[in-house]
Amino acid sequence: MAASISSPPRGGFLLPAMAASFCAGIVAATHLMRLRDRERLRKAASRTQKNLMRSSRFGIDVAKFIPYRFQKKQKVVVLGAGSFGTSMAFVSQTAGNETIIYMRDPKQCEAINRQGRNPKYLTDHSLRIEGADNQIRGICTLEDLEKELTPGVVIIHALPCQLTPPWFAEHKDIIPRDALICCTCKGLYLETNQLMSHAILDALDRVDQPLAFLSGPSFAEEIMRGFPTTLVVASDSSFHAVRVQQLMSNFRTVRVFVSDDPIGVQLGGALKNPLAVGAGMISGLGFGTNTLSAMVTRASHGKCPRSCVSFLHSAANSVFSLTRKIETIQS
Ligand SMILES: NC(=O)C1=CN([C@@H]2O[C@H](COP(=O)(O)OP(=O)(O)OC[C@H]3O[C@@H](n4cnc5c(N)ncnc54)[C@H](O)[C@@H]3O)[C@@H](O)[C@H]2O)C=CC1
Ligand SMILES: O=C(CO)COP(=O)(O)O
Repeated sequence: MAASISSPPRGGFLLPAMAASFCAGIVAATHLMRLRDRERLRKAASRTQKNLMRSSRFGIDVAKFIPYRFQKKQKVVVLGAGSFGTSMAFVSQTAGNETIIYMRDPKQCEAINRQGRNPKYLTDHSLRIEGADNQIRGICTLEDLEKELTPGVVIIHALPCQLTPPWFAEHKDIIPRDALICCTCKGLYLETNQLMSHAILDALDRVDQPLAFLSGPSFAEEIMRGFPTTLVVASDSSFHAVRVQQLMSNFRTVRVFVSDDPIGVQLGGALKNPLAVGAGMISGLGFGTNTLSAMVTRASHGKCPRSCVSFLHSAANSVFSLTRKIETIQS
């Protein structure tokens, strides 16, 4: 018995060798996938540029695009230092861009610049990027914002949805006409029942401002925690969509995919939220996969509004009856 314990198991070196080669295989495969993705992005970008060049033959002016063509380290200005603005600035900086984040509160700005931490949102997460030449820079005055909004800049807009058109109307004079505005809010502007894409153009009183829409599925907190995340960016112009894709894919945790359907992305990003709220309530009430699947299945049968409303209604009723029960027990 003792001999059988002390003697190495049969094929003792085989298992570690297999495990080592398995791990090496995974590392090599991951590395190859990264290379392949970089190559795909490069090809997509160069295809887009070629198409733009071709389009110039038909009298479309492409010269204005040339200065910003896919250089690394572009300037990205993030508007809003809430949860999502903070996470977008972090992603942009990890992707190697010069990243500036605009907020109104001077104390918040000072903390970001001095301590590399947002004191109000996602406070547990450091915004310092290891090994980066520069770090995220906070600014808090409109004068500084105007200085940073240089021609060709990319603006990642992360202000609340219903404030967005009024904000652009008020500040349109400092937004360069060729700035690419990449908007993270989706859905309708309730004042006019317009999609953001239309409401922003009306607010700026321009028809040709470059626009893109960035959507998840993504939560700011999970981006900061380094969970693998995919985003989608949609624009009427594939050039601008690919530009955001290149800027915001950090090849570590965040990968951005391109879509040519800005309306679909804006609507999809907003319409999924009743389901998301319903899913949260289902989980909060302690129900399981059956209940969640029931809601998702009914929604996929074209019953989205009705099933969402009735689910939310019954979930809310459950919450209220639960609250009543707790109150009764407590009294
Ligand atoms: N939190 C998330 O995981 C995600 C959020 N989004 C979108 O991002 C946008 C922002 O959402 P959150 O960051 O979660 O909201 P939030 O409430 O955390 O942040 C909004 C920020 O905007 C600031 N703000 C408001 N008015 C301002 C003004 N006039 N000038 C400067 N700053 C101003 C507020 O002070 C706040 O810091 C929303 O449109 C949301 O739909 C999109 C995807 C995910
Ligand atoms: O709506 C969201 C939170 O406000 C998140 O939406 P996306 O994940 O589609 O961007």
